[in-house]
Amino acid sequence: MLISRYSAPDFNPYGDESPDDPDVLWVAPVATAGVRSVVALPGSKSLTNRELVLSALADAPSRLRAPLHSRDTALMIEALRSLGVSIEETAGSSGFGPDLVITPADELTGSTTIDCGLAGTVMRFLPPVAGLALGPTTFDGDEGARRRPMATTISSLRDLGVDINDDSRAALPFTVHGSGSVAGGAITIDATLTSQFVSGLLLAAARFESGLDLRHDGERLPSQPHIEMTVATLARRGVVVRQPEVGHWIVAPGSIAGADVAIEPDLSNAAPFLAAALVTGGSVTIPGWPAETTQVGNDLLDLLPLFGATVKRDGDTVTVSGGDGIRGVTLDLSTGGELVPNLVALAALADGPSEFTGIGHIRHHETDRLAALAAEINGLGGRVTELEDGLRIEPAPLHGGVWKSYADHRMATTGAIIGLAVPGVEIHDIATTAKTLPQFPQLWHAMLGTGATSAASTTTDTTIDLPQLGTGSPA
Ligand SMILES: O=C(O)C1=C[C@@H](OP(=O)(O)O)[C@@H](O)[C@H](O)C1
Ligand SMILES: C=C(OP(=O)(O)O)C(=O)O
Repeated sequence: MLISRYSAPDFNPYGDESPDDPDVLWVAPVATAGVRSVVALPGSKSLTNRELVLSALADAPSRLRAPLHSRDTALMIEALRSLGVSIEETAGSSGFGPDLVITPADELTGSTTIDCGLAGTVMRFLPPVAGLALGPTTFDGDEGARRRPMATTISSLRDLGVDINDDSRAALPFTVHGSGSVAGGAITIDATLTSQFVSGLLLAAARFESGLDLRHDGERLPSQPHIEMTVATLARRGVVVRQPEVGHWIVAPGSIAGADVAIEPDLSNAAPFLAAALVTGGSVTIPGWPAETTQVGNDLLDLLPLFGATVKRDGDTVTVSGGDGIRGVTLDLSTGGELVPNLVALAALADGPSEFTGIGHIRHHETDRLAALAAEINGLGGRVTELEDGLRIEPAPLHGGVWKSYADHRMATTGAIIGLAVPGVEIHDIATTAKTLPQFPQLWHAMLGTGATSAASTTTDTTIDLPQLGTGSPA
């Protein structure tokens, strides 16, 4: 088992204590008044990792401006370097780390092992790239990664002519025996479990000898905005993806252009901060919100008003304000599975029942998110019922307690949202937020005007001055 832990430079949310110590808990700060804050966010994980892959497969160098630097992107960079791609850091202006200059390899070389960590984008986007490399590439990752669905990635690449040895596991670890080229052609897959099966193939498809004619035949196609993001990033580099009908994509063989790309802020990572505006009856402003985007986080601007928020756009800033309490909401969230955990926090603090459906696939994210959300909220006194493809959340008074993160960055931030209104929520492994937002604890404290080391004192003897949330008082 490979272990790699990304640590954010110069910041330890635990003060002097080690974030690797499983017994160390992060005391979620309680909001004592409505937040009023401007929160600038680092780049999008999904855009950064797509642009890294496309830059590696391009026919000329690329520059990524304001990319995300987090565990998932560090793993992607490391993996591409080990396949022979040159990735150099150069001065950046985003305030969140260097820009990147990527020079593709003349020939991708295998004979390496790739650590996927727990990153879906690494484990589903890179096996097709390894098929184009010369030599064997072994893929492995965290313990949790070995449970994530990989069967379709493996079988689809076999159907496209790639030799893969998975010892019949249909999961990590496995070895792609790259021959330097992939035949490509027409295949049908079932992408019900994750849209990343589709995105991974599309990103490399132009480099296949016959291109790709890909059909999805399955019960559902989740996270379609992420597939649209894949198509849009390809288009920027001159690769046309024809879509004759829903669930059918055709890519002709050809080259992928180098590009100079500015990465948008991660709008899904805006969710906990915007949720804080609702929970505390305050307002949070995010600068740099793109006018047009394929990021599903943009849907927050339509979703949060359903919970009672007011949303204002002014140029490239978005301000979300909370009002008197939070409303329960019934939603099909199949397009935005990665938003679910943070929205469930709002539902748990709402004054009426909520039901979220269309999200059976999030049982296969970093953890079984439906089970984890139900277990942790119910552990604080909540009333959450698991449905086959979703969750029902009924109002209940919550109390403090330990909140497990399950190595899932969005579980950790969900606990922090609840902790704003519920004293005594102690989050296990807050450092897991480094998967996509290493600065989370720092930004959270800055938003609240609290210090990292004073977190504990904010949870005791504090007067809670919040709108009526239906959370009741601590037990
Ligand atoms: O392609 C991507 O960048 C992603 C696709 C989605 O995966 P699923 O289709 O598995 O939901 C999303 O939830 C994940 O956070 C990122
Ligand atoms: C599901 C997620 O990640 P991954 O890219 O690892 O699938 C997520 O970030 O919510």
